[in-house]
Amino acid sequence: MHIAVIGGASTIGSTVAYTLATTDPTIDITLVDPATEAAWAHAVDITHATFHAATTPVDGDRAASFGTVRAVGPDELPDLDPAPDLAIVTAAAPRPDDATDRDAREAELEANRAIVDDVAEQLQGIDPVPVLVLTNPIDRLTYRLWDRLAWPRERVLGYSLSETARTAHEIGRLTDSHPATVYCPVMGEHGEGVVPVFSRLRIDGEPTTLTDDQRAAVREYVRSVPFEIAARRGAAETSRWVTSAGVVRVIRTMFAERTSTGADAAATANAPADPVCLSTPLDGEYGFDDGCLSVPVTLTPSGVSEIVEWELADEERERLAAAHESVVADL
Ligand SMILES: NC(=O)C1=CN([C@@H]2O[C@H](COP(=O)(O)OP(=O)(O)OC[C@H]3O[C@@H](n4cnc5c(N)ncnc54)[C@H](O)[C@@H]3O)[C@@H](O)[C@H]2O)C=CC1
Ligand SMILES: O=C([O-])CC(=O)C(=O)O
Repeated sequence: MHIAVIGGASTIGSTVAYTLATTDPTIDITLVDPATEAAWAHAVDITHATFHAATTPVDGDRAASFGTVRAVGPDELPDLDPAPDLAIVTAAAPRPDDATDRDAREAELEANRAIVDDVAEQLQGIDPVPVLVLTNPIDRLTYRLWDRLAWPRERVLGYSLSETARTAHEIGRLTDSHPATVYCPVMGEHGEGVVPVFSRLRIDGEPTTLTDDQRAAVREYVRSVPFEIAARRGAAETSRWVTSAGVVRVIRTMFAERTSTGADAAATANAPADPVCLSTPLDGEYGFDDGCLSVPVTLTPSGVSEIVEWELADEERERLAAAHESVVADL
C-alpha cells in the first residue's frame, strides 16, 4: 500500500507518517511538500525509526515486504510509481503564534482555501483515490476540495476522529470509567458544532445516560482541550499524537485486508463493527443536501461505501442542523 501525505513536512503530516511507518513498516509513504528540504529530513529520520520499530535483524523475505519513506515536491506527484492508494492532506498556511484560541481553525479558512485549491490541482494529476483531509477547518475545506476536484464524493473525507477520543476521556472522568470502555461516537462539525451522540453511549457495553450538565461538560471539553494543548505547547504543536493515532485507525479500517497489522479497529467488544464518524459531502443524508459534516461511514479501500443514517435524539438532530447551518454559511 502506498500513501501520499500532501503537506508531508508539516507537524501533523510528518507525525502521521512516523506513526504509520512504525505501526506498519510494509506501507510505502511519500511526503509531498514544497518544503523539500524539511520533507527529505523527515523521510530519512522516519526511515531510520523503522529500523527500531521492527525487531531487527529480520530475514530477507520479511525485509522485502518493507516499504519506503521518501520525499518529493508537488510537481512529482503525478509520476509516483506505484501511484498512491490514498492521499492524506495536511498542507496548510503557517499559523500565527497566537493561533491558540477557540476560533483558530476558523481563522485558517481564508489562507487554507487557496492551499486546498492548489492541492486539488496537484491531485488532478493522478487517478481518483480516497483523500483524507486534515487541513482546518476540515468541514469547509473537505467540501472545497471535493468541489474543486470533482471526484466522486465517496473518495473525499475529512478527519475528525480525535473528538471520539476526547469525548471518551471526559466521559471516563465524569463516570469514573476507563476511557477505553467508553463508546460514544461524535458527529457534526470539527469545531464548536461538535455533536457527541450520547443516545448511542455505552460504557463497558452497557447503554448509559449522562445528565444534561455532564453532556454540556463533555461538549465543552471537546471544544476547548485542543486549544489548551496548543496554548501550553505552542501554536506550531497541534494535537499531533491523537491525530496521528486516529488517522492510522481510519487507514486500518479502510484497508482492513491490506495492512500487515489487520483491522481490529472497527470491531471491538464495545463497538461491534460500528462505522466511524468522518466528514464527507452530504447528498440528502440527515436531511442535508450540501456541505460536509462528520457522519457515520463505512469504509473500503475506495473510500466511503455507505453513509449510515442513525436514529438520533431530537436534541442531537437540532445540534447537527445548527452545525450544518454554520458550515454551509462559509461555502
Ligand atoms: N483535523 C484534525 O484533527 C487536525 C488538523 N490539523 C490541521 O492540520 C493542518 C497542518 O497543521 P501543521 O502540521 O501544524 O502545519 P505546518 O505549518 O507544520 O505545515 C504545513 C505544511 O504545508 C505545506 N504546504 C503549504 N502549501 C502547500 C501546498 N500548496 N502543497 C503541499 N504542501 C503545502 C508547508 O510547506 C508545510 O510543510 C492545519 O490546518 C491544522 O489546523 C492539525 C491537527 C489536527
Ligand atoms: O486546531 C488544531 O490545530 C488542532 C485540531 O484541529 C485538533 O486537534 O482537533
